[in-house]
Amino acid sequence: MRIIADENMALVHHFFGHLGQLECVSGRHLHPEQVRDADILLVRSVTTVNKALLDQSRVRFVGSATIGADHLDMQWLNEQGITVSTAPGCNARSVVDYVLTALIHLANQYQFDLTQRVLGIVGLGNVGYLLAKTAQQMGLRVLGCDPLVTRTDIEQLPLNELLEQADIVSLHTPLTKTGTYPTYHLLNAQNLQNLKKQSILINTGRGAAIDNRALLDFLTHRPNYLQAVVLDVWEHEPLPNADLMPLTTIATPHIAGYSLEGKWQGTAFIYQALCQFLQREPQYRLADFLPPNRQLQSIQETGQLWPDLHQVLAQVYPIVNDDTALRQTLGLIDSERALAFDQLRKHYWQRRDLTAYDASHTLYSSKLQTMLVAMGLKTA
Ligand SMILES: NC(=O)C1=CN([C@@H]2O[C@H](COP(=O)(O)OP(=O)(O)OC[C@H]3O[C@@H](n4cnc5c(N)ncnc54)[C@H](O)[C@@H]3O)[C@@H](O)[C@H]2O)C=CC1
Ligand SMILES: O=C(O)C(=O)[C@H](O)COP(=O)(O)O
Repeated sequence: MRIIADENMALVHHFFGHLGQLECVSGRHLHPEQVRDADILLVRSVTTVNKALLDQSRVRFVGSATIGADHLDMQWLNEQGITVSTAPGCNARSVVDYVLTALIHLANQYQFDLTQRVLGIVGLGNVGYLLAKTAQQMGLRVLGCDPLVTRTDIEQLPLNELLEQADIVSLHTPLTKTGTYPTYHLLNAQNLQNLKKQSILINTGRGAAIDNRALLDFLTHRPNYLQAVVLDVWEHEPLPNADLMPLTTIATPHIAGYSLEGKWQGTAFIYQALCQFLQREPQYRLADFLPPNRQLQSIQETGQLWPDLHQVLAQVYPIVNDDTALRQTLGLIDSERALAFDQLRKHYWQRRDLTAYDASHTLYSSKLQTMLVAMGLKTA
């Protein structure tokens, strides 16, 4: 059995090596000839899997170690009887850590009390709902918008009302171009105007959920209207708009879900699905590979919650380093800049989920401890 896998899939040899002849390839540049003699295809979000790629191949199982599925032509794959598995929720915790770390970074930078801000979440699925529950536990008021689900413990509003009322708008929808509620350019030239003055806009869903050109125009013509813009995902990756990036406050190369746990869970998820498809007993579980939890270190507390929390989180995820690395690519010509975007992703550092940290032996003030527990940290 021949298995073709994206070379950037974490632990791919560990999990899949025993199941067949495994070949790792560049997912971004995968050609139909490379998959012609393959039985199994394992991808990440950068490979478009459709008729053009698989028409001549004998692939009968496609696994994508991602939450998002907009790169998979599900209708065509289903029509061909090809089994598809994605990894729902695999890196939800990582994305939530990213959003909260970004917000705490901004609360420290602009000296505001995050708990006094209203968080508006668009898309209340695995990521959005986990973010909502965590933020509520931290003391924020949360509004949600999701025409497809009802969450009784979250106040839900139509999109335009949410944009008008929320101090922070965070997008967590899949990218869809069809259906009753398509998300392509969900935020656009018309409704960007509805965002509240001095609000914060965050996108960790898919780049094209925001019309990037419209956002660029909006930020150019109303330079101080928003307090901050945080973009992890971009239209036309791997080549983000070079004029838009300097107008953002935090810019990262689609790595919100790139914690070690997030990536490894994605692989483990499709390994389980493939074993089931092949009617083979799985030989490995994620727990066989996960490194031990880490211990958080004490800090010199100032007594001010947000600077102190920011100091603690700097041990877990210094988000500003990811931002700096991406901005450094801005001087490059387009072809090199696109390569650099992918290189930053390929060689991403070993970030751990906040839940992999233990503070049971660390003396933090109870205010700080309460926030960290709400964010999933282990304590005694
Ligand atoms: N930046 C990153 O590294 C990552 C990005 N993602 C992206 O985040 C997206 C969301 O992830 P999950 O929450 O796990 O997906 P999910 O499928 O669990 O939830 C998505 C939610 O969005 C809702 N939705 C769909 N259309 C909508 C619309 N027009 N308006 C408002 N809500 C709408 C759905 O009803 C659903 O509840 C993924 O599809 C993926 O594209 C996911 C993981 C990592
Ligand atoms: O899970 C998703 O959906 C994501 O956006 C992934 O974190 C993206 O990672 P790659 O598949 O592009 O490596």
